[in-house]
Amino acid sequence: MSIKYIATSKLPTPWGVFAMHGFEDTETGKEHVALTYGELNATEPMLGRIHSECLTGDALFSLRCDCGFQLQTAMQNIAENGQGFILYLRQEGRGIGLLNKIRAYELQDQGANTVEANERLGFEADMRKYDMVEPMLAQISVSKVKLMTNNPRKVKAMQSMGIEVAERVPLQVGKNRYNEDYLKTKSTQLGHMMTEHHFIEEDK
Ligand SMILES: Nc1nc2c(ncn2[C@@H]2O[C@H](COP(=O)(O)OP(=O)(O)OP(=O)(O)O)[C@@H](O)[C@H]2O)c(=O)[nH]1
Ligand SMILES: [Zn+2]
Repeated sequence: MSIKYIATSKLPTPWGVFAMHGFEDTETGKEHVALTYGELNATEPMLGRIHSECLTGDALFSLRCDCGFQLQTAMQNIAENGQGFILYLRQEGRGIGLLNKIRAYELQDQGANTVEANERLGFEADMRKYDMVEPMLAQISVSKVKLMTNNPRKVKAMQSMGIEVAERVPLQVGKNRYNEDYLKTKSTQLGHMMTEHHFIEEDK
């Protein structure tokens, strides 16, 4: 893995003006992004999110998952907090890519759950690797985190690369009638830490 920092620009958003830092994985050609807000430092734990790409949820308003809601809430929380970061990692579909995710959704439309669908296509349930995280965090001066996630495997992955997870901040948003089963499977089969949470307004 070889992560190269490329450039930084401003990214104005509905929640405030973030800085956007671009990275290239020179082995795979994948282009990753870090967003930062406020002044970050490596001595205190910084509020942040490690977010895996979900084109359908993040950009196309899909209600099949909770990704878009989590991304927006994380950005809002960071802006309200006055400082923080998002790593936006290009590992679409838990690492299987967009077209395979659409294949998996096709199987889910026929009754499979999110884990079974991956397995039927010959993939593990979660193929993600996080080795780009440490060099990206080093570039934006972060070494301790308050991580917004429900995923214990993400917390373990951070700890195993020497990043101190001072706190896990739950991020349960966006439940609706289309993703209820998906969220249930995440909690029963992928180990996500979820308590009961409420349906979003438009789906009550
Ligand atoms: N293969 C597959 N990938 C999915 C499906 N639904 C969502 N995804 C992908 O799952 C990933 C979700 O990543 P994150 O938002 O980082 O969430 P997480 O690891 O589940 O944990 P949190 O931090 O708690 O949100 C994204 O890459 C999505 O594209 C699905 O049904 N099948
Ligand atoms: Zn998603």
